[in-house]
Amino acid sequence: MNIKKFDGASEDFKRFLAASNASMKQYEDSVGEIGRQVQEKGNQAIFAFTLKFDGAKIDESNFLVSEDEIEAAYDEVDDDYIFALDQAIDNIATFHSRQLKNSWMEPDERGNILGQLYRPLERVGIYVPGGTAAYPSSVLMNAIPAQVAGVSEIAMVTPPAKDGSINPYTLVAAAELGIEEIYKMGGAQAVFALAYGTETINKVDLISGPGNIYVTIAKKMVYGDVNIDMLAGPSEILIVADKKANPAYLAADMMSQAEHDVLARSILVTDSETLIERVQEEIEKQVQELSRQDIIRQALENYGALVLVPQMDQACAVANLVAPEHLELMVEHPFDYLSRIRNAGAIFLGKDTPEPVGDYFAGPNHILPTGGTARFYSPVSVDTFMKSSSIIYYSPQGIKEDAEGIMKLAEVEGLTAHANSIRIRVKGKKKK
Ligand SMILES: NC(=O)c1ccc[n+]([C@@H]2O[C@H](COP(=O)([O-])OP(=O)(O)OC[C@H]3O[C@@H](n4cnc5c(N)ncnc54)[C@H](O)[C@@H]3O)[C@@H](O)[C@H]2O)c1
Ligand SMILES: N[C@H](CO)Cc1c[nH]c[nH+]1
Ligand SMILES: [Zn+2]
Repeated sequence: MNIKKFDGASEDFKRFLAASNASMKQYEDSVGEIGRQVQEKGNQAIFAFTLKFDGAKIDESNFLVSEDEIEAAYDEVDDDYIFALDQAIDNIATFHSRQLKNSWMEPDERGNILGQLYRPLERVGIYVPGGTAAYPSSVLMNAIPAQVAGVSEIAMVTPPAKDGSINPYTLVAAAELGIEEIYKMGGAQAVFALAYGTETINKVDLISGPGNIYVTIAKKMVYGDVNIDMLAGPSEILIVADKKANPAYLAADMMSQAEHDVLARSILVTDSETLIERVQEEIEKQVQELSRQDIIRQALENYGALVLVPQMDQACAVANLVAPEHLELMVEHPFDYLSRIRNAGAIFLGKDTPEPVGDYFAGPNHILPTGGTARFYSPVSVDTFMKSSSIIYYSPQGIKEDAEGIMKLAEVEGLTAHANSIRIRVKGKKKK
């Protein structure tokens, strides 16, 4: 397998990064056209795209998942799955419960009261991917923070299989969390349907959830008409490894993310040339046993990189430049590196913390920013599903004391009506 090699400080490496981010733009025209069709033709456009891209015949009669389908899904899954799922739900709920913000109000000595009122969003849409793999874990990562926030309506969307069914593990995950409104649609068309509504679907206030490049571009396009969590596109991993790291582990972890998508990005950064060689050998050995080896090979050849730096210090600079979705610190003293990391969606520390522990079980959210957007975006959290209003109460004493300052600022802006709204309240009243 031909994985590109770079010197971490080279212009070549920067060009490679820029090109792989830019290559995602080529999908914008086709996604824009899907958006226009869904807004114009509603359900009919969704059904047509579902037939075209998923090969499934969906119409009004089978669009919404029925109770019978949920019951049938329970018959198909094994008890061990439900046991593992419930453990994951517990861990994820515990972690996210710590994020809940409380409304607050505080009076000052003049009797003014300031505060913030936190409220859950009313209706949200959650995207659960399902194109080339099933993602019951993404049901949990979307729905649990929404439920902790107190969202009252959750509409879930996920692509159907060719026979019009939804993966039973995904359905059981949704049922375990009490999600009842599930539409059989995926891709960009599902995002536009949630954003603008159709004959059947009420539009939502926010769309959260990961997806492939079509889903991610569609989320970017609807942003502003509806809120989105952030851009959680094709998966990425960057591993910072020192010469003591185990090459078999590194190869396995790189491929764990490469298997998500032909557009997935796996990068190794190290100061050891020998380690790079051994990781390459391990990849060649392990890939042959993996069921999604075709996807892995394409992803590693087009978007994978093996990056050599002169010293481990520079490895952190490379990580900050890439701003990966997942960063693994496979080094002897991982906590020593933490203060030098500025840009990463989730950071996995030490040899016994491979990325998949975060995908399924540890508790933190696996819906994370990609494409370098970890420079300014954060993981999905309870905050994603909440908004706040500022609370301002002025007492008679407060308005009297602050009137002059407020009027001065209004006057320098030339906004005399603003100044007047203050003056009219304090006219003739003397400061105490
Ligand atoms: N960043 C994160 O937090 C995160 C988490 C989990 C998964 N992911 C990513 O989610 C993605 C899952 O991808 P997937 O494809 O398996 O499922 P998906 O549900 O994201 O996409 C499937 C849909 O893509 C649409 N599609 C496919 N080909 C198309 C085409 N040529 N034109 C227009 N639309 C088309 C179809 O409508 C299909 O239903 C992967 O990229 C994975 O890396 C990211
Ligand atoms: N690694 C993905 C985020 O990029 C999340 C996931 C779900 N299932 C397996 N992995
Ligand atoms: Zn994963």
